[in-house]
Amino acid sequence: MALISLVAVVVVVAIILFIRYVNSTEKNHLPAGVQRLPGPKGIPILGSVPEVPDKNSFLKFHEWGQQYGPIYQTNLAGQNHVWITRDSVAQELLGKRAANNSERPFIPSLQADNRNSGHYLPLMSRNELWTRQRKFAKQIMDKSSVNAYYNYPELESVRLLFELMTDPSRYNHALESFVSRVTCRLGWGTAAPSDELKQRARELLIGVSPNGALTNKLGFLKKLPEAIVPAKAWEFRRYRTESRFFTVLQNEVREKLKNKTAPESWMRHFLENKAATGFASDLEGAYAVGMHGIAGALTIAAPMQSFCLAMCHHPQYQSILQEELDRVCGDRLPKLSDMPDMPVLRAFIRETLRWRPPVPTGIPHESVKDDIYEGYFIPGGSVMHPLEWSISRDPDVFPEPDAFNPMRWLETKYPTYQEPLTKYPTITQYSQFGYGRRICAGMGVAEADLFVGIGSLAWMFSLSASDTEAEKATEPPKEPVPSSLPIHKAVETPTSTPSGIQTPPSETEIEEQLDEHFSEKMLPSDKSRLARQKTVKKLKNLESTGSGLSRAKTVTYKLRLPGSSLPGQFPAFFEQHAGPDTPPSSPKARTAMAGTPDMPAVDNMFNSAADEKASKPDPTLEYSSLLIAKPLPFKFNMKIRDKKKAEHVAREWMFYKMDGEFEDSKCYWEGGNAGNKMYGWGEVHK
Ligand code: HEM
Repeated sequence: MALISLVAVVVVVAIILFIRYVNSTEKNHLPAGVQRLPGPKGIPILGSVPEVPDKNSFLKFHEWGQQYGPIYQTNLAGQNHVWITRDSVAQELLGKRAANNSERPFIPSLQADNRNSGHYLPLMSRNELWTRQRKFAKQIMDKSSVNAYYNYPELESVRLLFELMTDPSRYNHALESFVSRVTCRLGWGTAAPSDELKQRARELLIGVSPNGALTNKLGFLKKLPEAIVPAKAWEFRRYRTESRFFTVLQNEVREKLKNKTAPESWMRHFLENKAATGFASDLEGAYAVGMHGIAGALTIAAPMQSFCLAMCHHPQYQSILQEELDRVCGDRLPKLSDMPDMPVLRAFIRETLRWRPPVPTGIPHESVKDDIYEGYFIPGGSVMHPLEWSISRDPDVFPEPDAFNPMRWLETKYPTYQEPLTKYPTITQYSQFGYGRRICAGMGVAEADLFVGIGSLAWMFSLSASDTEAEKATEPPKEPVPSSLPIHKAVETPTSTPSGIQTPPSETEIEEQLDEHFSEKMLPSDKSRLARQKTVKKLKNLESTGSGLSRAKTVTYKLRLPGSSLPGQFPAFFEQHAGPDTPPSSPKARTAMAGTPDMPAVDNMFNSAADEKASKPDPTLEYSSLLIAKPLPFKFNMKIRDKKKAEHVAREWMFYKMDGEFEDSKCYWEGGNAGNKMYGWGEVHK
């Protein structure tokens, strides 16, 4: 029986692919006087599918670009794909000829047709739904921008730094949470849905990526019953959970509005202006906001992670950035209003986006009618890809394109230099955010998050590649350690006191504790364990003895370290380790990665490890392989630059925490997240 079903499936697939192949060759009949776009020939029916790797497919498309030129085509299982590898060509076709090239291709895996379901603005056809949701997007973005994003990035940057100080091994979680929390606050006025939003975003990414859900590769599977196509059942549950999640969040804001406690948010804007949006239902509003939440949570963390990677592999620039941060910000964290004064930080951000584009294959458009470009024929219905990886590697615009070099935005000798430096470099209107009518609606949010997020990281820490010694130094202590640590702060007595009040230590004792934790020197590996034990002992003593500060004027807040972090790991402030090694692997990979005069410095750093790692691939290209490319977790050191900065962050964190600003992440499903349930299935990474 199973064999008969299998044979039937194979026959159906072959027929469908054959029909598509015949159609595609018919479509490619050329009008007189024009030629076919160059490109790989491929094989009958499947076209070039077998040649495209699952991992880092953008490298293959880039390679073809170098072979076939700035615009070429591929046949992928009967569908014509046009790849654009130069900005000028993308500007012409996706910008000037936007009327013909602003549709989106059909994504087979999704529960409802992405083009007209009204769920996902970035994936819709240019229909009435798109027009009204795009208008709504502009309203909420303009409003948040005018209000400096309600200072949410600055607020959450304190939590970001605090989490990095207390548990650096979870840097990926901290970076992603920073972005997701800001987005959640913007979306619904609360950071509580942050973990859940990240999970919903990951799932949607699987759903829409060509190499994610199987039904995207083999679209015909959608026509078969769920019982024999698990990917279809998966999508059904993904969609059901997502729509419930967005509706629950909408209802929460509605309730808060009734009680007059709703902070500013995109959802509040929707509920207060529902009639003016012209949306068909509350669900459309829930999705219009939810989609922006997902778009924010998905994308911005990737360049923050790439920034860390760049600092490990091109460390020579870090001091320039830190000089600017110290000069402009001093002992406080960077804020949005510093933007005009910080061209170097902006240059680092722009260079990070160029060096490692977050959406390397671009988000595809679809053409409507046949077109001719420079004598080449582009059949209507082609999927048009602005290949960001290649566009940002055009050697005429970016000399030595593979090198991470922020100076290309700051020195007049480079073609990319632009004045005034109070405005340029900027990431807005940059090719990484797409083209024409479909250009990214959230560039402002991305700019704000990256400015404050990356600025805060570099203000607080020096990042460097890990080495074997540093790795040894972070072995966790074997004995069990308590899961909470008292940190003390003298403040006015609040009307209601937080739980866990203890007798506070004196200011001198606080200084001593911080001295010990925030020492600028990295702890030598052989002493680190001893130091941790001493620290824990000392903190325990402080907890039990108290201090001479007046109780009437002070309250001690018991600080719970986030996640699994432990006081015994406090010295791990100075370095962090997770996942595969950072150092470039083979000499070839290192040369390819660098191609720059700065390389010798990096090369020397890694020489000792070169031989044993010769067989590993280039670690700066260790990416997750879905539509949005983000570096896989890697090991590197984070060293606190100055204890005053750390003290400042710890105090700020305390104030905000006491004010109830830093809500914990919330689970929205009865009985937790994991499991095969109707809603809230799938594990949420906290
Ligand atoms: C580094 C961060 C980001 C990058 C690299 C990025 C990139 C992109 C790209 C390449 C597109 C497609 C443009 C095109 O089709 O030509 C896009 C569309 C879009 N982005 Fe972003 N994005 C980022 C952040 C955000 C954020 C934070 C939001 C919302 C808060 C957002 C909302 C959108 C929306 C709604 C669209 C669809 C526009 C349309 O199809 O009409 N993006 N983005």
